[in-house]
Amino acid sequence: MQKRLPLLITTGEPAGIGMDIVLLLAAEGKLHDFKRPIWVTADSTAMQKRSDMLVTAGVLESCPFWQIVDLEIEADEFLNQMSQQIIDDNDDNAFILLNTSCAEPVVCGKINTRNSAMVAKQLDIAHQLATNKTVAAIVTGPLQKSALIDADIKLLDGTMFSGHTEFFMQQSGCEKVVMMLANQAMKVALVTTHLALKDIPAAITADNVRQTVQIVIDDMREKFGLTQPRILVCGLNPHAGEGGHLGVEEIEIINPVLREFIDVGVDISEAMPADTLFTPRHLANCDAVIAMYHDQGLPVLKSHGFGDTVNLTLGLPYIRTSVDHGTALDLAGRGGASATSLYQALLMANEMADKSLVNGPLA
Ligand SMILES: NC(=O)c1ccc[n+]([C@@H]2O[C@H](COP(=O)([O-])OP(=O)(O)OC[C@H]3O[C@@H](n4cnc5c(N)ncnc54)[C@H](O)[C@@H]3O)[C@@H](O)[C@H]2O)c1
Ligand SMILES: N[C@H](C(=O)O)[C@H](O)COP(=O)(O)O
Repeated sequence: MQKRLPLLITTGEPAGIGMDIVLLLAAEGKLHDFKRPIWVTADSTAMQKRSDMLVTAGVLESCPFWQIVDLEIEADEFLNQMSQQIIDDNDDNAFILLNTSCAEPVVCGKINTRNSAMVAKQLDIAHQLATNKTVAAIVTGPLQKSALIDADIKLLDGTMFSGHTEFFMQQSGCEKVVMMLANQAMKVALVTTHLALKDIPAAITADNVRQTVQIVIDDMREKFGLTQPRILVCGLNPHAGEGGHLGVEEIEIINPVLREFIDVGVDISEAMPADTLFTPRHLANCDAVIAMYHDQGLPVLKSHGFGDTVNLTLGLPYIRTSVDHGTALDLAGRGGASATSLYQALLMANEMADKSLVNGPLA
């Protein structure tokens, strides 16, 4: 018997499918495939209502079971109790719901910005529990970025809320983290994340490219056990700049940085044309692709496995994985939402947490 820290799932936007996919896995008994306690942040009333709706819709045969903990009232007692508890592999099949109350009743598919503070609170709780090692990893469900922005919820530095990646980066005091999405076909990391297309060229700086490459190398070693990862890098411009005729970022910024790594023996390419980089011949011989921006890399990756892909944040001081999809407001409470990406995200978080067992008994 061993102490195994919980995996924490944040359900995110309550009007979306975050709660549905947790309930689907719970009903199938899959939340306990990981032999760890599963903690879930959600509004308990909304969770009960969603479960009832899915039963009525014939999606679930019966309501799964969960135990509610109200963190505002019971936090100290609960956390103290949990830290003492030895979790048996045969622990019962329920999950623990950390109640994060919504300001107003949740309506499936209808964003209510008065409930956005509750979404942000889930992330705060997750960050705190991961930082003080009360949970082994954070697995995030989808949130609606526009809802938090419309509710005037900002990142720590006062800028617009742009995603989990940026939120956890700033809360952890990291200067830079890297968004990577991974499935059976490929792993794609991004130099820039949630930026308007017009702002991307200015963000392709030598420092940004260098930090991205270094974080990818470090985390491919630490998190995926690849001691000499093979990395291919996309250029920014069509045909990687066509020798400078279609843009000079490759010549002036990207390639000089990549050559620094090549010169010290890292298995990394210079900037390659993105259109032909993502072909089977190249992908067969690489462990990760670095793309310059969101829609350069992610559409290719998602076309090879939307629903089975995991989004993870490299460079954080704790493990954070996520689903590959958004809030799917059209499916909330009705059925049709797939929980496969959440399952894959839990699996990856669990494997990473298991690997960190070598660093100490509490993982
Ligand atoms: N991890 C996250 O928090 C995350 C990830 C991506 C997008 N988003 C946010 O989600 C919101 C909506 O984004 P969008 O409409 O571009 O993408 P979306 O993923 O919500 O929906 C795109 C399409 O895929 C379908 N779909 C999504 N998830 C599904 C699932 N699990 N099973 C079956 N079908 C599914 C939807 O019904 C829709 O037709 C945006 O605010 C976006 O920023 C959040
Ligand atoms: N780019 C992400 C994706 O396509 O899955 C998504 O926007 C979520 O990003 P965060 O994990 O930063 O919220």
